[in-house]
Amino acid sequence: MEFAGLSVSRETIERLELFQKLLEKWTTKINLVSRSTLTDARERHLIDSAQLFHHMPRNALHWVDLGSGGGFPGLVIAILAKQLAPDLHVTLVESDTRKATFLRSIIRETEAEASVMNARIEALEPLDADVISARAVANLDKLLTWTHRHLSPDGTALFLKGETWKKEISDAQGQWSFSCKSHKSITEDNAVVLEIGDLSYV
Ligand SMILES: C[S@@+](CC[C@H](N)C(=O)[O-])C[C@H]1O[C@@H](n2cnc3c(N)ncnc32)[C@H](O)[C@@H]1O
Repeated sequence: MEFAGLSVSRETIERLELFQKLLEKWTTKINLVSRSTLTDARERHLIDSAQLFHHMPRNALHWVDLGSGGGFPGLVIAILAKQLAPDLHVTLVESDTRKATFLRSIIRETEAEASVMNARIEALEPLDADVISARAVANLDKLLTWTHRHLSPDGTALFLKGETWKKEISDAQGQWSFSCKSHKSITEDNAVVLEIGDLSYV
């Protein structure tokens, strides 16, 4: 079966559908995603997140998702990895306790290889991640500050960014040196996946 251009099993699709169903149920109580996006949650949240999987370095073992909220993109990656990259562990960092409880519940239900750190990103000891991801959490400059602390020296950061992405890059370049590729989003016009490496202070 196909999902976001990936070849996946029926079991993986069923896990993703279970996640979507529970997201819809819990969003009536917690603000996990904007309610107006629920009718199109598969495309707007699940496929939007899954596209990052195409840019994961092959030898990655530890993926850290900053500000996971309802699990995007990190928990989608963990569900896909259960089948497609079984050695990968995903750490979801989320400061909101109710959202962290939701994330733990989905991990239990889907048996994804993931764990939740219910903490502020700024408060964490370095995580030595092979991959860091984030969507809709902070501007690029702030994401790079966090990435510098938590990404291994040869790691890759994958950020989903909307139409301000070019300005965010030029703003960040005053302070940071980094390699950057932009991949056009498969779900949204004017949005990109930024693939960032070789990060250091200018
Ligand atoms: C707008 S939501 C986006 C959630 C998810 N990434 C998505 O795309 O649907 C931002 C999330 O980041 C979390 N967050 C923001 N700043 C944080 C910080 N400094 N440490 C940990 N979590 C943070 C918030 O609690 C919130 O759940």
